[in-house]
Amino acid sequence: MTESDKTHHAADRLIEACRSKGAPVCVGIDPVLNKLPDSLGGLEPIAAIEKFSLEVIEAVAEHVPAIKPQIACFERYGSEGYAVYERVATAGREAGLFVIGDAKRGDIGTSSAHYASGLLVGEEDSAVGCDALTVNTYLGMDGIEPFFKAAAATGKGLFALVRTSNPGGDKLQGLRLEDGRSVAEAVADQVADLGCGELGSSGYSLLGAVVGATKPEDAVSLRQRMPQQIFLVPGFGAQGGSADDVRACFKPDGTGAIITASRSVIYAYNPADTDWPDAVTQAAIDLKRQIAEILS
Ligand SMILES: O=C(O)c1cc(=O)[nH]c(=O)n1[C@@H]1O[C@H](COP(=O)(O)O)[C@@H](O)[C@H]1O
Repeated sequence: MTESDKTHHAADRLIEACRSKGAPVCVGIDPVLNKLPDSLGGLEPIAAIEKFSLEVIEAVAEHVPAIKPQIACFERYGSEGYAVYERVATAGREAGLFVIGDAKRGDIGTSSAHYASGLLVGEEDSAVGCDALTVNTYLGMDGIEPFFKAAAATGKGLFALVRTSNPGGDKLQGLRLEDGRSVAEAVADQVADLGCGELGSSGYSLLGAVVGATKPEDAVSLRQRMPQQIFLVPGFGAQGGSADDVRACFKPDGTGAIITASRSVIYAYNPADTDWPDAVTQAAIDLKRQIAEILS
């Protein structure tokens, strides 16, 4: 992590990156062995996962502002997998990308502090290589505060789960409270409260919110409740979310959200193709075009 990263607010860095690349989009790095191109077939599984992830970064770096490595896809291979996750995240930052570590951690406060040290800050500031981390709010805000303090001290960002893209989230996050709010709206209010102390010059907080592209009916109310949160919007493409569905996640000036897609971009090739990175590049450009169109 450079000195300038520490002093430069994460939300401002993300907004600048989106502006300079021409659209607020993110490519999720979710490498899965049986979906990799045939040309990587001769390698050991974890070596294939690393090569694939690094080639995806190379294929998209010129076109998109951000990537989101999904830690589960690496951690399932144990310590070697974790080391690959670190190298992939670092390669993303070295390619000039804003790297969102997708780890969805959250625990009682004391344990969250350990997660924050390891995944967000890095022991001895060795840095795990990410600019922001996804965190799980559903243990309550005291589970998020240690991440928030660590992020504020190191110029990093967070995206807190508010309204997730999966169907099962409806039965919990959609429940109505006595005061008429949904559970997701109550969580949104708490995220907005916690985040309001750490704003960048863009007016956005280092604490952003995850709002699924598959829940367009909730986006209007959540956008109003969290005016200072950048929304990280998964569920686009493979899970059915469309460009129209994510429109309400943005503010009228076109800021306030970043749309992320994994499978629809990184597996956009025919496995037999040796020039598969070209198809990944093309899919990233297409994602960018779709989002730029709704914002124009
Ligand atoms: O935090 C996330 O990124 C996330 C939150 C959520 O509500 N839904 C969701 O799909 N995700 C992640 O976003 C990625 C979606 O992948 P695709 O469906 O292939 O685009 C996966 O890595 C998920 O773990």
